[in-house]
Amino acid sequence: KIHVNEEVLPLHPTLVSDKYFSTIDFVLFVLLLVASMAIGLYYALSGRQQRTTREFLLADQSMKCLPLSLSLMATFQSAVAIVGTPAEVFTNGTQYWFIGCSYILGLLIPAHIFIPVFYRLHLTSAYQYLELRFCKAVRICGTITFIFQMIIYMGVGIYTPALALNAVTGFHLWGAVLATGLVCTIYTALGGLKAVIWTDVFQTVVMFAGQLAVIIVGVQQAGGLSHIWRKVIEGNRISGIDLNPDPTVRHTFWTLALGGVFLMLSLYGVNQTQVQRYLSSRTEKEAVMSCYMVFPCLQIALGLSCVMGLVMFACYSDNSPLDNQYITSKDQMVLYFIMDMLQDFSGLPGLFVACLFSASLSTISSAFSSLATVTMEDLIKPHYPSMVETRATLLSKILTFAYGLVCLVMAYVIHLMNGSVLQAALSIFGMVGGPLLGVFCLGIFFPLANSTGAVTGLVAGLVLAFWVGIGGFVTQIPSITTVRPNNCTDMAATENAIMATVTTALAPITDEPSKPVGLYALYSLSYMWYSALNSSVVILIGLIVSLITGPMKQGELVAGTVYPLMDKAQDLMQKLLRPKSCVGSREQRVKWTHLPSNAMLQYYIDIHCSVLQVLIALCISVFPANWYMPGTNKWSCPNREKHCKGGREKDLSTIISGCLFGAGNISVTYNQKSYHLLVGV
Ligand SMILES: CC(C)(CO)[C@@H](O)C(=O)NCCC(=O)O
Ligand code: NA
Repeated sequence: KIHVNEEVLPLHPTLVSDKYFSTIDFVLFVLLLVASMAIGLYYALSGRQQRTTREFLLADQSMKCLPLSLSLMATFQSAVAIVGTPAEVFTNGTQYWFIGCSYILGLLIPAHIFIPVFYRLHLTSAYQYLELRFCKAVRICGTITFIFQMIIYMGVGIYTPALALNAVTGFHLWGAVLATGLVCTIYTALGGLKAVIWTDVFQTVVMFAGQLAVIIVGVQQAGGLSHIWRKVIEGNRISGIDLNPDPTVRHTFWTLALGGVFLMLSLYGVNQTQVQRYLSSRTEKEAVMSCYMVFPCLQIALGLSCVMGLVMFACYSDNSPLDNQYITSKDQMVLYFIMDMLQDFSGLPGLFVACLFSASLSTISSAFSSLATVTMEDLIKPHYPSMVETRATLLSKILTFAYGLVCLVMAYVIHLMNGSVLQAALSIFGMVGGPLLGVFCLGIFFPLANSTGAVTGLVAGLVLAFWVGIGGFVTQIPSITTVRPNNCTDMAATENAIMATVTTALAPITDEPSKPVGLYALYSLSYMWYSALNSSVVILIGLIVSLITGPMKQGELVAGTVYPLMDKAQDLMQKLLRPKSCVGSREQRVKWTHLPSNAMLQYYIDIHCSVLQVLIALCISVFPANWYMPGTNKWSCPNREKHCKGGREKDLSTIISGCLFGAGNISVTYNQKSYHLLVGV
């Protein structure tokens, strides 16, 4: 049965609840809370009953790879992503999907650089590293920056699902906030990190199940896959790869796949919530494996959200509930879709709401746990070195409760500054997480960096972050408008409810025809570059100040705090340069030695680890062969259409592999046989 959209009545925030949100839906939501609570209680009472900080904050360092990986993914996959990603795809197409490319380097680098460094130093808090590498002041700065970031983020995390649910079904806003906040605080404070990780596992399953069920039923409701495909093609929602290098364009391949790497590093590399999970693993290897396994999990999560956006588009392309003012913000889109299209499937709205709150619970529980850890380890313990374990554990539990209350207060603060949540959350990651990433990279990769440099760099990075971030926010929204649904019949009854949830609606982001100049150019930088810009500025200023004030000497460094990047790079390049075999395109596998000793080819092989190599790899992969290899008569390409003309027609895999791994495809014809060579540099 297909719903005809013209017949859909405008949904009123306060009128819908009885009609659309059935008892079974409500029961499913309550079951989620009860099950999460039960897992928390189980870990509070089992084992050594959370009596040591090692057990409470680091799960006894006994965790295995699978629960860890699901928990790692769930931490930064909140209701923000569940409602924000489909809405983004609905309005702007699938370009955002390319953020999936950033997961490759964004997880490989943490797995092979950050995890080994942190794990071998036997840390509890990531910020201990900053004291070992620099000094106490840097550690305190880092801790405070992290606390600031997570407090804002958990406010967004807890408020988002409650607001969306309230706006669409009339479900009590503060009731939902209080219920999730309290349940989450209790199971985190009683069950410790083990409870947090195992509830994450359960909640991830609910999250995937909810999204999958909605997609399956949604596809059927929307009229089948082929109908959806036709609609999204007609509506131009399948975005091609946008290689526009302009850094002010919100979402392009570069902002997402490269800017996204820095975002991912700040989250999966140096953020305490994740570092704490790596450190709670039984072995270093298991931690590395869990990081690898996050990759498929994240891709599934991203894929499900994007597909949901496309299904939504097929249903509403001609009749957007946003344009009709049935809803007032993009973030209500998903729930409107659920309630409008799937209301006849009793239990499905409830399952999706459980999915939404699962996402949010798994995020804020991780935030509570990590905040309690850093407050204990970085701010309190250093002043009371002789504190007994039971006391420290009790204090950690109290801290968890306290942060639970802070979270509720933050929900109210976020309520006062209503905006588009996905961009808001990712901007906070970039603005606060970016400088933090910078200071860790400064320490790990640059032996010469000293403490003065680190503090100056961090402060400069934060100042720049807020300057650009707030500048961008203010200049992109010239007028704050208030949207009132004009087709409501009983305005008086619902006005307060509407005004409370709506208050302000962001002006839609339009494609500016004129290029911004001066400071405006800086303010209009895509928010996806915030992490990259801010971390680079911290590193740059940190290095300059270190050089001026006297760089660190080799002997002053604590062993294990620096990753010998240059040595490793040299090794890796040498390994890649030693060519093994190359792939013959016509059942022909040939060794390099069988190929003509051509000067050009020799040139590729002979040069060693230099910047030039990387540039060549980029050329090979991005530009057409006849640009950098004049006289292609000798080097004619068998598949001219695809590889040699126009450059941009090169397939995506070539470009990505070229840019990320410094490798490229060239096609060679020799003795009437053609060879595809994968050149690694
Ligand atoms: C952070 C990424 C990009 C990857 O983990 C994704 O999960 C996301 O878009 N998160 C938005 C923030 C949130 O869901 O809370
Ligand atoms: Na989550």
